[in-house]
Amino acid sequence: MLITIPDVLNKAGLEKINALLDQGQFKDGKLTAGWHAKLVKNNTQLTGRDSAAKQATAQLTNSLQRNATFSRATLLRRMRPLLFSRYNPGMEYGSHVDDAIMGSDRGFRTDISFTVFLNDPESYEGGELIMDSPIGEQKFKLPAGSAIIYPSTTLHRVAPVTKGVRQVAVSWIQSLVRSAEKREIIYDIDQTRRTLFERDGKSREFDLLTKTHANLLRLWSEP
Ligand SMILES: O=C(O)CCC(=O)C(=O)O
Ligand SMILES: [Fe+2]
Repeated sequence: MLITIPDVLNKAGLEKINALLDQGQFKDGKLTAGWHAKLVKNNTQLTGRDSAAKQATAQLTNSLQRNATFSRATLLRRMRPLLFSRYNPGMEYGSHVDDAIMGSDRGFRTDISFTVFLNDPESYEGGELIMDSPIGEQKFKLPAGSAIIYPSTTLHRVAPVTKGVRQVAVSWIQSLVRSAEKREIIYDIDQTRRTLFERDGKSREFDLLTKTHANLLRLWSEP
């Protein structure tokens, strides 16, 4: 399931994060890529070691975790530290799949990848996040403050930036539910029971769907 989430950050939140990033020391993005992704990764990044990045990470992580759509769609168990990337003209990230396992102890399974767009799409050319799919490529260039979450199983790339600067935050999630298909079923039931609740209050139908939602989570979630 691929979902876009508007307004993860409001204008004030965006301004604060971008001001913090302006103080950061962006380094070559190849430092955090796997051996095959390194071959096609050409961007700059701020990692958690940078103090500006630490503050930006705390703020954006908080905004993501408070976002209802983000939490319902990801069924977040844990998240890798955010990486802030800046693509200057000529930079791109060619086709790759994200590493399945991350962390120095190799204890983190990536189920979901996401990008939070941090600057105005009108301010740069190119830089679309492009997903490979059986029906062709899907391109995303979202407004500043919006996020896209997608299964980490997907081949994807970032088109070359030809003008201006593309600034984003990216990270990975280990979900309570490993399978994207199962997460989608749980998400759909959750959305449906909430719509029912808004329409009719706590009806018998709402109760049964809530029971099914809870029981599927019990069946499919992993520690
Ligand atoms: O910049 C993006 O939107 C995605 C970056 C990416 O694919 C990655 O860091 O693995
Ligand atoms: Fe990626």
